[in-house]
Amino acid sequence: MSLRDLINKELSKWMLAPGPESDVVISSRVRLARNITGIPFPNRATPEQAKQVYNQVQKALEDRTAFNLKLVDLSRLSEIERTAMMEKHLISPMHAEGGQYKGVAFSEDEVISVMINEEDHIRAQVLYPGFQVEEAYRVVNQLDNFLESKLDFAFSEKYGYLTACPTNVGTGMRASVMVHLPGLNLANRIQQMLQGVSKLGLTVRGVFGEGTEAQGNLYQISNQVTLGRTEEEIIDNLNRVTEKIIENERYWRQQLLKERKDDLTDRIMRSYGLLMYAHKMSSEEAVRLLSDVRLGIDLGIIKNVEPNVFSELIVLTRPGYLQKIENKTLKPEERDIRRAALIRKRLRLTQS
Ligand SMILES: Nc1ncnc2c1ncn2[C@@H]1O[C@H](COP(=O)(O)OP(=O)(O)OP(=O)(O)O)[C@@H](O)[C@H]1O
Repeated sequence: MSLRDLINKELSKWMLAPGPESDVVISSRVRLARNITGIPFPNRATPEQAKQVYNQVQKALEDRTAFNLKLVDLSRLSEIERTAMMEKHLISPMHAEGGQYKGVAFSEDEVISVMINEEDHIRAQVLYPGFQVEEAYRVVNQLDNFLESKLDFAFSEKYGYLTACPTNVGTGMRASVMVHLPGLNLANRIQQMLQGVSKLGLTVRGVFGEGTEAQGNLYQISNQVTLGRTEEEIIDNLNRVTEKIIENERYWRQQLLKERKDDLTDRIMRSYGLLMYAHKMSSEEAVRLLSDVRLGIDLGIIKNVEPNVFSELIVLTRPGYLQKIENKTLKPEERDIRRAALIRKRLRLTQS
Protein backbone atom coordinates (compact mmCIF):
# COMPACT_ATOMS: atom_id res chain seq x y z
CA MET A 1 0.00 0.00 0.00
CA SER A 2 1.34 3.46 -0.84
CA LEU A 3 2.02 5.87 1.98
CA ARG A 4 -0.75 8.19 0.75
CA ASP A 5 -3.26 5.30 0.83
CA LEU A 6 -2.07 4.28 4.26
CA ILE A 7 -2.61 7.81 5.58
CA ASN A 8 -6.09 7.96 4.05
CA LYS A 9 -7.00 4.57 5.48
CA GLU A 10 -5.56 4.91 8.96
CA LEU A 11 -6.22 8.50 9.97
CA SER A 12 -9.61 9.87 10.88
CA LYS A 13 -11.11 11.75 7.93
CA TRP A 14 -11.69 14.82 10.10
CA MET A 15 -7.95 15.02 10.72
CA LEU A 16 -7.17 15.25 7.03
CA ALA A 17 -9.52 18.18 6.43
CA PRO A 18 -8.29 21.75 6.95
CA GLY A 19 -9.94 23.70 9.76
CA PRO A 20 -10.35 27.40 10.63
CA GLU A 21 -7.45 29.11 12.45
CA SER A 22 -5.46 25.89 12.15
CA ASP A 23 -2.11 27.68 12.42
CA VAL A 24 -2.86 27.70 16.17
CA VAL A 25 -5.91 25.52 16.86
CA ILE A 26 -5.33 21.92 15.79
CA SER A 27 -8.72 20.56 16.83
CA SER A 28 -11.89 21.23 18.81
CA ARG A 29 -13.80 18.73 20.91
CA VAL A 30 -17.02 18.66 22.89
CA ARG A 31 -17.92 15.67 24.98
CA LEU A 32 -20.89 14.81 27.15
CA ALA A 33 -21.00 12.42 30.11
CA ARG A 34 -24.32 10.58 30.56
CA ASN A 35 -25.54 7.72 32.75
CA ILE A 36 -28.54 5.46 32.66
CA THR A 37 -31.02 5.80 35.54
CA GLY A 38 -31.10 2.96 38.05
CA ILE A 39 -27.75 1.37 37.11
CA PRO A 40 -24.64 2.11 39.27
CA PHE A 41 -21.77 4.04 37.65
CA PRO A 42 -19.17 1.82 35.89
CA ASN A 43 -16.76 1.76 38.87
CA ARG A 44 -19.54 0.33 41.06
CA ALA A 45 -21.46 -1.75 38.52
CA THR A 46 -21.39 -5.54 38.57
CA PRO A 47 -20.48 -7.30 35.28
CA GLU A 48 -24.19 -8.04 34.82
CA GLN A 49 -25.06 -4.33 35.19
CA ALA A 50 -22.23 -3.29 32.84
CA LYS A 51 -23.64 -5.74 30.31
CA GLN A 52 -27.10 -4.15 30.70
CA VAL A 53 -25.60 -0.74 29.88
CA TYR A 54 -23.75 -2.14 26.87
CA ASN A 55 -26.86 -3.85 25.54
CA GLN A 56 -29.11 -0.82 26.03
CA VAL A 57 -26.71 1.49 24.18
CA GLN A 58 -26.18 -1.12 21.45
CA LYS A 59 -29.93 -1.34 20.96
CA ALA A 60 -30.31 2.45 20.84
CA LEU A 61 -27.63 2.69 18.17
CA GLU A 62 -29.33 0.10 15.98
CA ASP A 63 -31.66 2.89 14.87
CA ARG A 64 -29.49 4.41 12.14
CA THR A 65 -31.96 7.03 10.93
CA ALA A 66 -30.21 9.92 12.65
CA PHE A 67 -26.63 8.66 13.19
CA ASN A 68 -24.87 5.81 11.47
CA LEU A 69 -22.43 4.62 14.11
CA LYS A 70 -20.40 1.44 14.06
CA LEU A 71 -20.08 -0.28 17.44
CA VAL A 72 -16.89 -2.10 18.38
CA ASP A 73 -16.54 -4.30 21.44
CA LEU A 74 -13.14 -3.39 22.94
CA SER A 75 -12.62 -6.89 24.31
CA ARG A 76 -12.41 -8.11 20.69
CA LEU A 77 -9.51 -5.80 19.86
CA SER A 78 -5.83 -6.40 20.52
CA GLU A 79 -3.89 -4.12 22.83
CA ILE A 80 -2.14 -2.60 19.80
CA GLU A 81 -5.47 -1.80 18.13
CA ARG A 82 -6.82 -0.19 21.28
CA THR A 83 -3.66 1.87 21.74
CA ALA A 84 -3.86 3.06 18.13
CA MET A 85 -7.49 4.16 18.70
CA MET A 86 -6.32 6.12 21.73
CA GLU A 87 -3.51 7.71 19.73
CA LYS A 88 -5.97 9.16 17.30
CA HIS A 89 -8.13 10.40 20.20
CA LEU A 90 -11.08 8.13 19.40
CA ILE A 91 -10.98 6.70 22.93
CA SER A 92 -9.33 7.89 26.15
CA PRO A 93 -6.19 6.29 27.65
CA MET A 94 -8.39 4.78 30.40
CA HIS A 95 -10.71 3.16 27.86
CA ALA A 96 -7.74 1.86 25.88
CA GLU A 97 -6.95 -0.43 28.81
CA GLY A 98 -9.96 -2.44 27.64
CA GLY A 99 -12.13 -4.80 29.67
CA GLN A 100 -15.45 -6.56 29.54
CA TYR A 101 -18.54 -4.72 28.25
CA LYS A 102 -16.55 -1.72 27.17
CA GLY A 103 -17.15 -0.42 23.70
CA VAL A 104 -16.86 2.46 21.30
CA ALA A 105 -19.22 3.45 18.51
CA PHE A 106 -18.05 5.87 15.86
CA SER A 107 -19.09 7.53 12.61
CA GLU A 108 -17.31 6.68 9.35
CA ASP A 109 -15.32 9.94 9.37
CA GLU A 110 -14.62 9.39 13.11
CA VAL A 111 -15.92 12.86 13.95
CA ILE A 112 -18.33 11.26 16.44
CA SER A 113 -17.41 8.66 18.99
CA VAL A 114 -19.41 7.21 21.84
CA MET A 115 -17.56 5.33 24.56
CA ILE A 116 -19.57 2.80 26.56
CA ASN A 117 -18.68 2.03 30.20
CA GLU A 118 -15.74 4.39 30.49
CA GLU A 119 -15.81 6.55 33.65
CA ASP A 120 -19.53 7.09 32.93
CA HIS A 121 -21.94 4.76 31.13
CA ILE A 122 -21.77 7.01 28.07
CA ARG A 123 -19.13 9.48 26.94
CA ALA A 124 -20.14 11.00 23.62
CA GLN A 125 -17.64 13.21 21.78
CA VAL A 126 -17.48 15.22 18.59
CA LEU A 127 -14.09 16.23 17.17
CA TYR A 128 -13.49 18.78 14.43
CA PRO A 129 -10.33 20.11 12.83
CA GLY A 130 -9.30 23.67 13.69
CA PHE A 131 -11.33 26.12 15.78
CA GLN A 132 -14.93 24.84 15.57
CA VAL A 133 -16.16 24.41 19.13
CA GLU A 134 -19.65 25.65 18.33
CA GLU A 135 -20.00 23.29 15.39
CA ALA A 136 -18.87 20.38 17.57
CA TYR A 137 -21.38 21.40 20.22
CA ARG A 138 -24.22 21.58 17.70
CA VAL A 139 -23.56 17.99 16.57
CA VAL A 140 -23.02 16.53 20.04
CA ASN A 141 -26.25 18.18 21.12
CA GLN A 142 -28.16 16.47 18.29
CA LEU A 143 -26.55 13.18 19.25
CA ASP A 144 -27.55 13.75 22.87
CA ASN A 145 -31.18 14.39 21.86
CA PHE A 146 -31.16 11.20 19.82
CA LEU A 147 -29.71 9.11 22.67
CA GLU A 148 -32.08 10.69 25.16
CA SER A 149 -35.03 9.67 23.01
CA LYS A 150 -33.91 6.03 23.40
CA LEU A 151 -32.38 5.89 26.89
CA ASP A 152 -33.42 7.10 30.32
CA PHE A 153 -30.61 9.36 31.56
CA ALA A 154 -29.94 10.04 35.26
CA PHE A 155 -30.96 13.68 35.74
CA SER A 156 -31.74 15.75 38.82
CA GLU A 157 -33.84 18.92 38.72
CA LYS A 158 -31.44 20.45 41.21
CA TYR A 159 -28.03 19.35 39.86
CA GLY A 160 -28.57 18.48 36.22
CA TYR A 161 -26.98 15.35 34.70
CA LEU A 162 -25.54 13.00 37.32
CA THR A 163 -22.03 11.67 36.68
CA ALA A 164 -19.48 9.33 38.29
CA CYS A 165 -17.11 12.18 39.13
CA PRO A 166 -18.63 15.26 40.83
CA THR A 167 -16.54 17.54 38.59
CA ASN A 168 -18.80 16.60 35.65
CA VAL A 169 -22.20 16.99 37.36
CA GLY A 170 -24.51 19.55 35.75
CA THR A 171 -24.04 19.86 32.03
CA GLY A 172 -21.72 16.79 31.93
CA MET A 173 -19.93 18.70 29.23
CA ARG A 174 -16.25 19.26 28.53
CA ALA A 175 -15.44 21.54 25.62
CA SER A 176 -11.82 21.84 24.56
CA VAL A 177 -9.37 23.10 22.00
CA MET A 178 -5.98 21.56 21.20
CA VAL A 179 -3.64 24.48 20.59
CA HIS A 180 -0.09 24.63 19.20
CA LEU A 181 1.85 27.33 21.07
CA PRO A 182 5.51 27.32 19.98
CA GLY A 183 5.65 31.13 19.78
CA LEU A 184 4.56 31.64 23.39
CA ASN A 185 6.98 28.94 24.51
CA LEU A 186 9.98 30.34 22.64
CA ALA A 187 9.20 33.83 23.92
CA ASN A 188 9.00 32.48 27.50
CA ARG A 189 5.41 33.65 27.86
CA ILE A 190 3.76 30.27 28.26
CA GLN A 191 3.60 30.10 32.08
CA GLN A 192 2.03 33.53 32.26
CA MET A 193 -0.56 32.59 29.67
CA LEU A 194 -1.38 29.26 31.33
CA GLN A 195 -1.85 30.94 34.70
CA GLY A 196 -4.16 33.49 33.11
CA VAL A 197 -6.20 30.72 31.53
CA SER A 198 -6.73 28.92 34.86
CA LYS A 199 -7.97 32.15 36.44
CA LEU A 200 -10.69 32.24 33.79
CA GLY A 201 -12.12 28.88 34.84
CA LEU A 202 -10.31 26.78 32.25
CA THR A 203 -7.93 23.85 32.68
CA VAL A 204 -4.76 23.13 30.72
CA ARG A 205 -3.90 19.51 30.00
CA GLY A 206 -1.43 17.56 27.89
CA VAL A 207 -2.07 16.02 24.49
CA PHE A 208 -3.76 12.90 25.83
CA GLY A 209 -5.92 14.60 28.41
CA GLU A 210 -6.01 14.37 32.18
CA GLY A 211 -2.69 13.53 33.81
CA THR A 212 -0.68 13.70 30.58
CA GLU A 213 2.12 16.11 29.73
CA ALA A 214 2.24 18.75 27.06
CA GLN A 215 4.38 17.57 24.15
CA GLY A 216 5.42 19.38 21.02
CA ASN A 217 4.02 22.67 22.33
CA LEU A 218 0.53 21.18 22.21
CA TYR A 219 -1.91 22.01 25.00
CA GLN A 220 -5.49 21.02 25.55
CA ILE A 221 -7.58 23.79 27.07
CA SER A 222 -11.00 22.94 28.47
CA ASN A 223 -13.68 24.12 30.89
CA GLN A 224 -13.20 23.28 34.54
CA VAL A 225 -16.73 23.90 35.73
CA THR A 226 -19.85 22.05 34.62
CA LEU A 227 -22.22 23.09 37.40
CA GLY A 228 -24.22 26.32 37.56
CA ARG A 229 -23.44 27.36 33.99
CA THR A 230 -25.28 26.67 30.78
CA GLU A 231 -23.63 24.87 27.87
CA GLU A 232 -23.71 28.11 25.87
CA GLU A 233 -21.92 30.05 28.62
CA ILE A 234 -19.19 27.41 28.83
CA ILE A 235 -18.66 27.45 25.05
CA ASP A 236 -18.69 31.26 24.95
CA ASN A 237 -16.02 31.47 27.63
CA LEU A 238 -13.81 28.90 25.90
CA ASN A 239 -14.24 30.69 22.57
CA ARG A 240 -13.35 34.08 24.00
CA VAL A 241 -10.23 32.77 25.75
CA THR A 242 -9.16 30.81 22.66
CA GLU A 243 -9.47 33.93 20.49
CA LYS A 244 -7.13 35.73 22.89
CA ILE A 245 -4.67 32.83 22.84
CA ILE A 246 -4.66 32.81 19.02
CA GLU A 247 -4.00 36.55 18.99
CA ASN A 248 -1.16 36.25 21.51
CA GLU A 249 0.45 33.27 19.82
CA ARG A 250 0.40 35.04 16.45
CA TYR A 251 1.82 38.20 18.00
CA TRP A 252 4.77 36.36 19.57
CA ARG A 253 5.48 34.43 16.39
CA GLN A 254 5.76 37.73 14.53
CA GLN A 255 7.92 39.24 17.28
CA LEU A 256 10.29 36.27 17.09
CA LEU A 257 10.44 36.67 13.36
CA LYS A 258 11.28 40.37 13.75
CA GLU A 259 13.78 40.08 16.58
CA ARG A 260 15.38 36.64 16.23
CA LYS A 261 14.80 35.64 12.64
CA ASP A 262 18.21 34.01 12.08
CA ASP A 263 18.14 32.00 15.31
CA LEU A 264 14.58 30.95 14.65
CA THR A 265 15.30 29.95 11.05
CA ASP A 266 18.37 28.03 12.15
CA ARG A 267 16.43 26.12 14.80
CA ILE A 268 13.60 25.28 12.40
CA MET A 269 15.91 24.17 9.58
CA ARG A 270 18.02 22.03 11.94
CA SER A 271 14.87 20.27 13.15
CA TYR A 272 13.76 19.80 9.55
CA GLY A 273 17.20 18.40 8.66
CA LEU A 274 17.09 15.88 11.51
CA LEU A 275 13.63 14.72 10.51
CA MET A 276 14.75 14.36 6.88
CA TYR A 277 17.90 12.37 7.62
CA ALA A 278 17.92 10.75 11.08
CA HIS A 279 18.06 6.96 11.20
CA LYS A 280 16.55 6.56 14.69
CA MET A 281 14.04 8.76 16.48
CA SER A 282 12.06 8.54 19.75
CA SER A 283 8.45 9.73 19.72
CA GLU A 284 9.30 12.50 22.16
CA GLU A 285 12.02 13.84 19.84
CA ALA A 286 9.79 13.45 16.79
CA VAL A 287 6.97 15.50 18.31
CA ARG A 288 9.39 18.22 19.38
CA LEU A 289 11.03 18.50 15.95
CA LEU A 290 7.72 18.26 14.10
CA SER A 291 6.44 21.18 16.19
CA ASP A 292 9.41 23.26 14.93
CA VAL A 293 8.70 22.26 11.34
CA ARG A 294 5.03 23.16 11.69
CA LEU A 295 6.05 26.57 13.03
CA GLY A 296 8.42 26.92 10.04
CA ILE A 297 5.56 26.13 7.65
CA ASP A 298 3.19 28.59 9.37
CA LEU A 299 5.81 31.36 9.23
CA GLY A 300 6.68 30.69 5.59
CA ILE A 301 10.24 29.62 6.47
CA ILE A 302 9.58 26.13 5.10
CA LYS A 303 7.68 26.39 1.85
CA ASN A 304 7.32 23.00 0.23
CA VAL A 305 5.77 20.98 3.06
CA GLU A 306 2.02 20.66 3.74
CA PRO A 307 0.98 21.87 7.24
CA ASN A 308 -0.95 18.64 7.76
CA VAL A 309 2.23 16.54 8.13
CA PHE A 310 2.39 17.70 11.74
CA SER A 311 -0.95 16.30 12.89
CA GLU A 312 -0.62 13.25 10.64
CA LEU A 313 2.84 12.28 11.79
CA ILE A 314 2.29 12.83 15.48
CA VAL A 315 -0.42 10.16 15.30
CA LEU A 316 1.23 7.76 12.84
CA THR A 317 4.56 7.70 14.68
CA ARG A 318 3.16 6.87 18.12
CA PRO A 319 4.22 3.47 19.45
CA GLY A 320 0.77 1.84 19.04
CA TYR A 321 0.30 3.08 15.51
CA LEU A 322 3.73 2.06 14.30
CA GLN A 323 3.02 -1.45 15.55
CA LYS A 324 -0.44 -1.44 14.00
CA ILE A 325 1.01 -0.48 10.62
CA GLU A 326 3.63 -3.24 10.89
CA ASN A 327 1.05 -5.58 12.36
CA LYS A 328 3.45 -6.88 15.02
CA THR A 329 5.01 -6.00 18.34
CA LEU A 330 8.20 -3.98 17.92
CA LYS A 331 10.99 -3.43 20.43
CA PRO A 332 11.65 0.24 21.34
CA GLU A 333 14.80 0.40 19.18
CA GLU A 334 12.98 -1.13 16.20
CA ARG A 335 10.23 1.43 16.65
CA ASP A 336 12.75 4.28 16.65
CA ILE A 337 14.15 3.05 13.33
CA ARG A 338 10.69 2.57 11.72
CA ARG A 339 9.56 5.92 13.05
CA ALA A 340 12.52 7.74 11.50
CA ALA A 341 11.96 5.92 8.19
CA LEU A 342 8.26 6.79 8.11
CA ILE A 343 8.95 10.46 8.81
CA ARG A 344 11.63 10.64 6.07
CA LYS A 345 9.26 9.03 3.61
CA ARG A 346 6.33 11.30 4.50
CA LEU A 347 8.40 14.48 4.28
CA ARG A 348 9.79 13.46 0.88
CA LEU A 349 6.28 12.64 -0.33
CA THR A 350 5.21 16.18 0.35
CA GLN A 351 8.19 17.67 -1.51
CA SER A 352 7.59 15.95 -4.80
N1 LIG B 1 -9.49 19.45 21.38
C1 LIG B 1 -9.09 18.17 21.32
N2 LIG B 1 -8.58 17.66 20.17
C2 LIG B 1 -8.18 16.38 20.09
N3 LIG B 1 -8.27 15.51 21.11
C3 LIG B 1 -8.75 15.95 22.28
C4 LIG B 1 -9.17 17.30 22.45
N4 LIG B 1 -9.60 17.44 23.73
C5 LIG B 1 -9.46 16.24 24.32
N5 LIG B 1 -8.94 15.35 23.47
C6 LIG B 1 -8.65 13.93 23.74
O1 LIG B 1 -9.72 13.31 24.44
C7 LIG B 1 -9.24 12.36 25.39
C8 LIG B 1 -9.84 12.61 26.77
O2 LIG B 1 -9.36 13.84 27.26
P1 LIG B 1 -9.54 14.31 28.78
O3 LIG B 1 -9.03 13.27 29.72
O4 LIG B 1 -8.98 15.68 28.91
O5 LIG B 1 -11.08 14.52 28.86
P2 LIG B 1 -12.28 13.66 29.40
O6 LIG B 1 -11.91 12.22 29.54
O7 LIG B 1 -13.43 13.98 28.53
O8 LIG B 1 -12.56 14.37 30.76
P3 LIG B 1 -12.56 13.93 32.30
O9 LIG B 1 -11.22 14.30 32.82
O10 LIG B 1 -13.63 14.78 32.86
O11 LIG B 1 -12.86 12.47 32.41
C9 LIG B 1 -7.72 12.48 25.34
O12 LIG B 1 -7.18 11.48 24.51
C10 LIG B 1 -7.49 13.83 24.70
O13 LIG B 1 -6.29 13.89 24.00
